[in-house]
Amino acid sequence: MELTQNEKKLLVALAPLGSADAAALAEKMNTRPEAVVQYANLARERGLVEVERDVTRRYRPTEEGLAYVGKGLPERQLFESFGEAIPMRDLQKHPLAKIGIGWMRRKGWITIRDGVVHKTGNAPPGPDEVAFARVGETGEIPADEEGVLDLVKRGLVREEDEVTYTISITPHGRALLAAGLDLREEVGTLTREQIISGAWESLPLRRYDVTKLPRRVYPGKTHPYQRLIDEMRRVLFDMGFAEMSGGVVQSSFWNFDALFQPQDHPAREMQDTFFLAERWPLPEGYERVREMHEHGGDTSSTGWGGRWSAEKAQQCVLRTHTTSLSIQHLAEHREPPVKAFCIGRVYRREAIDPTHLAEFEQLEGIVMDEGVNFRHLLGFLKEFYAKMGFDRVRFRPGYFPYTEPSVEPEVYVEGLGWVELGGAGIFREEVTAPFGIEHPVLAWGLGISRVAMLRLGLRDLRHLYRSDVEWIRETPIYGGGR
Ligand SMILES: N[C@@H](Cc1ccccc1)C(=O)O
Repeated sequence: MELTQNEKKLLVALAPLGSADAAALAEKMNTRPEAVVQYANLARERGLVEVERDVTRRYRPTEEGLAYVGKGLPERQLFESFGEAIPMRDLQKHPLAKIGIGWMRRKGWITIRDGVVHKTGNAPPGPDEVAFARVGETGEIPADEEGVLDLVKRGLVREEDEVTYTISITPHGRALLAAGLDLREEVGTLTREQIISGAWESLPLRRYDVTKLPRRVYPGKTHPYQRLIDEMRRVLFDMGFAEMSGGVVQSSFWNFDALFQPQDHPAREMQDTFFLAERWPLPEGYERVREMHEHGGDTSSTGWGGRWSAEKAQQCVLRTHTTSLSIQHLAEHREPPVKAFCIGRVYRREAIDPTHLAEFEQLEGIVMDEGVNFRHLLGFLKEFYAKMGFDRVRFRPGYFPYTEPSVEPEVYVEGLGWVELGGAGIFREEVTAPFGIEHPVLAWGLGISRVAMLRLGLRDLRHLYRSDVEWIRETPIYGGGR
């Protein structure tokens, strides 16, 4: 590759000197020493210069150390402040007593008897003092002074490494220079005029290394789970479904009673459902739901029997399934055909572990039309799963109070086997009749956080809800880990 303009300038500056340190060259080239080192390293790779790195270690006094320069270490000053002996009480009045007494004892300069401090001798200076004395001469201590590390430990001096680079031109560099260099400024951006006039043809253009990898940037992007949810919505829109919406707070009436879930059903217990203090009024015509529960209304069903409590039905809950939206949607849309879905969060009082959370998302769907049947239902589910990338689907018999027949779809996942992904069925007459719905309703509710887990290759469901930026950055936009 051709020399950069900066390398050329470096050679020109260096040639008359033969060898120079980066700081001197920087001054000559009117740039920073770090830049010179960078150019020199490029030129070195081409064999044009040699670069020698030298580290000089110096020891300079800290702020505390500076206070003792010329006066001696605290223990020395203290030692000089009295004669053969001094009462401890008096010595303690000295401003350096606190630091000095300890060091005098450690160095064996004194003994203390009956509250009196006695000198043990004339306290010859140790290597630390010898080293410290050098500061007074040159402002620093040479690295080979024996006592210097003791002073570092005491925080009186600190290490400073000075790195110098010596750059020398090689014969190859000189030869190249002698052959002549194009020193015109390189052009990085062409102007319109340069292009029109054709001047660009003779300009020295800056070369770019197109093989170099650029720095990675992480632009904002949609969370992998949200992306999957968006993909599912697109699939359902493509299949001709409309989207239904509704709040996460629902009355027990819509969450349970309208779905013919008996009032003493275990799922309606405190340990399974989050109950709220709020109450909602019952909708007009709710009596038909009551009659259905108590004796089967005017259908051939016998209902659940017993007394149905309106009070219980008014109690609000955090929706335990999105089927609560399906029945409301149907109550408002009795005319066929109806094809609707929603994707929303539901809440259950579960013990939390890697595959169970108290909140998760469901994908709910209904199809109501003249003559739709069980085979259509299985077909819809198979097609949806196929579009989500699951080719092997099977259906196991299931039970839900609101559907008959009921199934539990499962998909086959390599390495995991058959994984249950929700429930489905045809709404019972006990559900549809009170709302005057006259055609069969295919219904399903699928746990999609499970789908996401499989698609994104996660072992822990909780990962979907964590703000793990690293994971979000590394998860590819397409393919989602499959
Ligand atoms: N609501 C059921 C799923 C389901 C929906 C619709 C029909 C049948 C089953 C669940 O939460 O597990």
